Amino acid sequence: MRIAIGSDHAGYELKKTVKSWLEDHGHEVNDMGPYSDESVDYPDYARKVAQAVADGEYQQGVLLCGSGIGVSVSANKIRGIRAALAFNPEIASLARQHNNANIICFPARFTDADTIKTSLGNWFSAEFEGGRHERRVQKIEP
Ligand SMILES: O=C(CO)[C@H](O)[C@H](O)[C@H](O)COP(=O)(O)O
Repeated sequence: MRIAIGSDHAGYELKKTVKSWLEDHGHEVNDMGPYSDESVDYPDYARKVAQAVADGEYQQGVLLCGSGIGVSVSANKIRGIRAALAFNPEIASLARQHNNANIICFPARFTDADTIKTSLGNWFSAEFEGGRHERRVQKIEP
C-alpha cells in the first residue's frame, strides 16, 4: 500500500518507528515531514498528509503529535478524511472495524514504540465490518 506519514516535532522520533514498521511490512512510505525535531505547527503537516490521502495519492495515512489530538482534529477538516486517534491497540482495531478510518493518529507523548507497532498491525489486519457501520460512516459526510 502507498502510505503518507507526518507529525509535528513531538511526534518526530516515533515517526521513525512508524516508517520502519510500514516499510518492513511491505508498504511504500512517503514521509511528508518534518525532518527534524525543531518546533513546528501540527496543522501544516496534518493537512499535507490528509489532502494527499483525500486526493487518492495515498491509500492510508499515519500522523503523530504530542497528544494526537492536534493532528486528528486538523486532518478531519479535509473532506473525505476519517482520522482516528488510536491511544491503544484495541482502539486501532475499532478504527478500522467500525469507522473505516483512512488516517490513524498516535499520541507520541503518551505511548511507546511497541504500542504503536501493535496498533499498526491491528489497524492493517482488521476489516471494516460494513452493515450498520457503513450507514453511519456515510452519514459523516452527506
Ligand atoms: O496538538 C497537540 C495538542 O493537541 C500536540 O500535542 C502538540 O504536539 C503539542 O501541542 C506541542 O506542544 P509544544 O509545547 O509546542 O511542544
